[in-house]
Amino acid sequence: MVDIIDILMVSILLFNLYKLIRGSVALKIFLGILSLYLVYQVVKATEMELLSALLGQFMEVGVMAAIILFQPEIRKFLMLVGNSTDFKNFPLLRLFRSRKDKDTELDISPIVEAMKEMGASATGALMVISKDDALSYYADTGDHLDAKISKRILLSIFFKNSPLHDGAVLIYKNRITAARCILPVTENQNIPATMGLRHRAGIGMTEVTNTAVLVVSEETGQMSYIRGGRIFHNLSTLEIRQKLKEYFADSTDRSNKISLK
Ligand SMILES: Nc1ncnc2c1ncn2[C@@H]1O[C@H](COP(=O)(O)OP(=O)(O)OP(=O)(O)O)[C@@H](O)[C@H]1O
Repeated sequence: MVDIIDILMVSILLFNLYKLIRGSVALKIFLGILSLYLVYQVVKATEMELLSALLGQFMEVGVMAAIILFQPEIRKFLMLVGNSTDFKNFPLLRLFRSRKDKDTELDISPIVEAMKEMGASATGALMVISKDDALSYYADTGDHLDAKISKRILLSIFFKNSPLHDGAVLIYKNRITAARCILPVTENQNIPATMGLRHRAGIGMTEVTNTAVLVVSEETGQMSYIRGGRIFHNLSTLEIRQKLKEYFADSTDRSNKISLK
């Protein structure tokens, strides 16, 4: 029984690891190391001493080398684990949470209306919506704000000459918590070359956090929705609205405390 659980857990771990490095340079490095390891095993079995000793030296420092080579992926993986271990939602701690906390609402309309207007004027925008984490690590990379969401505030932030227009806005519990934030850029190589840094940063953010990202393209005015590393391109306001509702209704929702207006 324990063996079955063991095998199951290793399979889940390997699958998640594959999902994390799929499409990135890390996969190629991993395949390279795997090939070397297979060659080493063959060389050892056929008792080719010189080559075996040479590859053996390499294998000995393998773990250290892997940690250095996969540093970004290991960091991503640990962040993913950290994000899914949400201590705030432990049953005992929930008792101490204030009522106000539970009644938070996300007002979608001003966000969608602002996107529509920015799309029409080809104003670039990048917004991260979080339902269960304040994302303070990312908020610290920009300027902290604490403003109730409004269409005018969003338009002012992303207005081309605004000092806050660069980077991403973070939205949590119906508040714009920060602007000008720097997001992690995806390393997925399968993303079309037409998508620049704004879209890549949005994709990267949803790979490592349980967030939904909205993008308005400065070039085309098109609106996109990103979730779990997948981008849904050129959506209508209705579709964006629907996607946001799905995000909050997601069964993996660990908070279930945010309702929609
Ligand atoms: N790591 C990052 N985190 C947050 N924002 C970023 C990051 N990198 C770039 N940006 C934002 O993206 C802008 C550059 O967008 P770029 O033109 O490269 O992207 P794009 O995906 O082609 O979008 P667009 O269609 O709007 O041109 C920057 O001015 C900055 O505001």
